[in-house]
Amino acid sequence: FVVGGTVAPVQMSSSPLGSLSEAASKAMSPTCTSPVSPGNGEHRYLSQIFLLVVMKNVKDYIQEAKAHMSQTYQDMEAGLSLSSHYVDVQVSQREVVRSGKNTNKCLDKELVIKGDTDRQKTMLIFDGSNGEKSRRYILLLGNAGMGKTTLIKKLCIDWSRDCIPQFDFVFLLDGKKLSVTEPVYSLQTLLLNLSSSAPSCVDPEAVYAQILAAPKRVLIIFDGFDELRNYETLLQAQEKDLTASLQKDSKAKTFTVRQLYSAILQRVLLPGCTLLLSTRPRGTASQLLRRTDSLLEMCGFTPANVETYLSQYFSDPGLRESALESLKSMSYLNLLCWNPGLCRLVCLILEQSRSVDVLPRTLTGLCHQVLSSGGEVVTEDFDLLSQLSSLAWEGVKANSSILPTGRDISGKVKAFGLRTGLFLSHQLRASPCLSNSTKEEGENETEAGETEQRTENSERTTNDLTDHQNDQILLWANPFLQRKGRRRPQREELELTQRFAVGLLFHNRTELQRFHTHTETAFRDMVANKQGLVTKHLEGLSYADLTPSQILEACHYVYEATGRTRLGTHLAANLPEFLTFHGVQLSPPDVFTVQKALEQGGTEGRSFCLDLEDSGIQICGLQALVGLNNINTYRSCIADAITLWELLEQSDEESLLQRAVSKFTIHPLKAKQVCHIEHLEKLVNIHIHKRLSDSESHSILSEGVPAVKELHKLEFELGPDNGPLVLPKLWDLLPGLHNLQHLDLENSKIGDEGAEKLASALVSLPSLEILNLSQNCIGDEGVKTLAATLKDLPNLHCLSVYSNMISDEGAESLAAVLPHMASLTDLDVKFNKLTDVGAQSLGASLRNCTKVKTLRMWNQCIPFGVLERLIQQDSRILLH
Ligand SMILES: Nc1ncnc2c1ncn2[C@@H]1O[C@H](COP(=O)(O)OP(=O)(O)OP(=O)(O)O)[C@@H](O)[C@H]1O
Repeated sequence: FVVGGTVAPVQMSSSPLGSLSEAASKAMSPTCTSPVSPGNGEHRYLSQIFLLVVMKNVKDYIQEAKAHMSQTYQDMEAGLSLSSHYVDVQVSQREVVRSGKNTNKCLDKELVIKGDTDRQKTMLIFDGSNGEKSRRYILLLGNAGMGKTTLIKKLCIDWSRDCIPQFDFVFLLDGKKLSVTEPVYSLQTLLLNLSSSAPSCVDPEAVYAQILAAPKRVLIIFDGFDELRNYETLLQAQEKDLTASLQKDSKAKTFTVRQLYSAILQRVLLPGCTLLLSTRPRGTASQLLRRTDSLLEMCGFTPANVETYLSQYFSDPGLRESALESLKSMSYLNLLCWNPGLCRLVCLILEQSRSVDVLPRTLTGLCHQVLSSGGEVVTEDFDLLSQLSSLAWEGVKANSSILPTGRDISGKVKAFGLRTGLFLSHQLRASPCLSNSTKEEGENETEAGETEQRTENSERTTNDLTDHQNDQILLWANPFLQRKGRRRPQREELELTQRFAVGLLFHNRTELQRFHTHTETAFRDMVANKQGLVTKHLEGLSYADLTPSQILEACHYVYEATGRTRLGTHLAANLPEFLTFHGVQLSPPDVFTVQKALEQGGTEGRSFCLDLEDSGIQICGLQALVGLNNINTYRSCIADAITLWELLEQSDEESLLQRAVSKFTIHPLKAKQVCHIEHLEKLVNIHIHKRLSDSESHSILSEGVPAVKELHKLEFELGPDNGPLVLPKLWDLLPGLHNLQHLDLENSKIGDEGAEKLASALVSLPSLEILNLSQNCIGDEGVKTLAATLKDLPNLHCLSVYSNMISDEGAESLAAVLPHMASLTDLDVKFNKLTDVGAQSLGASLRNCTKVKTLRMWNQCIPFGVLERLIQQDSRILLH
């Protein structure tokens, strides 16, 4: 570093380090200080050199870490490299329902399902800002195979190529390390020795000091968070003493991996770092939600993504063409490709199938073909598969994910399991610092320092295997077969298993028989018997009592049992006429199976009313269902309906547009999110202007939008925090809802200003019958303006201004207007601020209102004696 007495600059890395001088000074703590104690000038000079050495060590480490990462994560999986096969996928922002107390333990119940139109707004994983509000706790959601791990690998590769410059360090922490229970770790050793992405480090002190000095420039990733054993306990607060000692000295090697993980997740350690957790959405993780400030979800492949994937997968142009052709002719397979993991399987099949006729039509068929074509289809493989199935079933029954070590499992079975990726192998590699590590009681799974090998498609032979047998543990690779302590298998897994079970039972029997050792007759009888049981079960279901997700499952079962017309006919005949999928996320393949069931219903003369709100259905799926002849009405996210109309208009599909507009319904409407009002505003504008945005007025819309005309009830349920954000929009759109009969604005913080705006909108709502303005901070001014318009509402029979701030002045104005409200039957002014004066005015006015049936008034300011007298005079006055 010293050239001719001057300090030569150290080559800067492409990404600027954070506060390096601070890091260096920490690294120069007494333990690290040079033993020489030279004079002042010399000391400064040496310090500078030392600083540069430290800087260089840190930078070298970062470069090594990047090189290591780009090496480790270059493949998505064996044979498919990120650089050549990765498809840029979208993630969408999700939101959490935060209405009142959230007691839901279940993640998916707290998550809002966005419409397709809103999902299309592009999201960046890291927002790039370093401000306080930047996203620091990110949860990445996605079901199995949706590409979470792949995206994380891509992020790592991007980082290694300096494309994510906001982070100097990226660490991947792995659930398997939790099995090390010895308290021998510090945050430093955890990050620098145990993280799966860490290379060996020459100067750990300096690197760690740098991490501590600029935690904002550190990204920590937990992939497959829900796979962590007992992950819920990781989120529970730790004991105070422990927290204090972790904060006091994070370098002390006295902590367990669990304690450190927990401290990182709870922001006790490295509170400024960015955390990225990937998980499947159906876990019980409300505690996670409370901490996260960004919820992202994998969107899966769009049709364009699928084409890109295929183009990359099939490098030969001829093969590519025919694969794309075949896929286009197989609707269900094509839709399954929405899931990248399944898209990969579909490509495997397309690669091997010579004709469209042999392509599978169901999920069971797809998986069956993938399994049986994991090489040449040889009878021996079926034998091995059959042995594996028995082992798996034993494991499920014994609640164990490890293959029994005592049992004599043949080398061939093991090799087959590894080759097909059904097994994971854990090699026990003794590592010096961990050689004494103990295992959790009853745990016999993994050990620190072990290397997990997913040897799918590997060249491993039976002989290799025997060589390693003694230091290997074999586990089931599939999460469903992995032991999860006392946790029950998640719904997604159960549903899939049941779907496969039905699919297999009705699968081509001769193909299945190859898995069995039974004689043909015995096998035929067994299958017939089980088919009978399933048929009986499905036919015995009372569809009216099923939840939307159960109905969807039934559609899948029937689709998997393809060709069984009896089941299909029964389902179509029994589906409820008002078919709701409200709150159930509908993937493209889900929509397809529902479409099939509805079409079948159509052939039997049945028609349906569909509720697709809060289902996240994609626009093309919406089009497919709305396009059916036997749909009477449909509900969906308003913005998605509009997007569909716009698409249909652009593609000149007049008759479909006509149907899509006329069958759309929004009554009754509960606005719970800001976007609901934004969407409604858009719809009302179309209604008023009789045209879709940016287009000429359209004959189909010459009478406006039927859904708006038929909206009779609107409940504004955004609460006092979000409500005021969109009240101005509401005031603007209300006059467009001419036929509104019931308007509920309870607890929306309307105030006097809002009441004035509402008053001018009310003039346009002559049909209004019920108006609920309870709990809205409306005072005398507000009620006075309202009163002036109330008499112009000829049909209003029920008015509630319960729990506002109306005092005597306001009560007087109400009293004055009361006799002019021709239809009013019920008025509620309870919990306001009127005194005996206001109460008496209202009571007096009531005598002139023969139609009124109840006047509810009570509050602490009205003397009870006065109220009692009023009640004696008029029994229509009630206290509650
Ligand atoms: N963006 C992508 N581009 C190309 N292929 C992808 C992409 N995402 C996923 N895949 C393919 O899908 C497979 C499954 O994806 P991945 O393992 O990332 O899913 P996951 O969401 O992590 O699933 P799990 O919850 O089961 O861990 C990958 O091995 C890869 O072949």
